[in-house]
Amino acid sequence: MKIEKTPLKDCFVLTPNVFYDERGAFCETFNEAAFIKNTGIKTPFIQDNQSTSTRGVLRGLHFQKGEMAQAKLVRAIVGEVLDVVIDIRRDSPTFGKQYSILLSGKNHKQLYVPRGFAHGFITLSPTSTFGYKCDNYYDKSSESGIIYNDATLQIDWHLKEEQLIVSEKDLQLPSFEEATA
Ligand SMILES: Cc1cn([C@H]2C[C@H](O)[C@@H](COP(=O)(O)OP(=O)(O)O[C@H]3O[C@@H](C)C(=O)[C@@H](O)[C@H]3O)O2)c(=O)[nH]c1=O
Repeated sequence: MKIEKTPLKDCFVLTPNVFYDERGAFCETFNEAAFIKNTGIKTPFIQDNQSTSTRGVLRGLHFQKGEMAQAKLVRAIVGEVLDVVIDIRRDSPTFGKQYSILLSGKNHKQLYVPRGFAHGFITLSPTSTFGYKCDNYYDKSSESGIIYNDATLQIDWHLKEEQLIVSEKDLQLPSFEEATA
């Protein structure tokens, strides 16, 4: 497993070794010892999630507030997504900075998203199956987020505005400025 830094503090890209043979392929999708060795971070994952989406579906940008903040290890199991994270930790040297990466069933890449980040993704392939581990439980009352088309962040979602499918809930999310005030 290759574990590389991103420009954002505490955020890493994981690329597993994939073993191909006549039956198909195998890879380890998480190895705690390797993760700790390369990052110095010990994250006890306690919830595992999966969502399916069609092309243009944009989920995010989401985070949970306060004690219910979540670190996430995210990947596309099937299809291709553009994954986007923003560091919203006011005391971080990379506060307000964003990072995007293509995650796909083919490249097997994963992104480690620390607590204190907003996270979202858009499906670029006809369908996607997205999986992610979390180090804290889902808590509806702690849910928060940032609007996907925030004027300050100017995120390039790779598709045209009219191709995007965004939930009613996500359309109500506040701006980056409001969310981080
Ligand atoms: C996230 C989540 C949702 N749900 C329920 C609530 C709701 O009825 C239904 C769909 O929820 P949402 O619309 O919030 O799902 P979704 O928009 O896919 O939310 C996810 O988006 C990405 C970007 C993230 O980073 C995740 O942490 C999570 O916030 O699933 C759970 O039961 N447990 C969970 O952990």
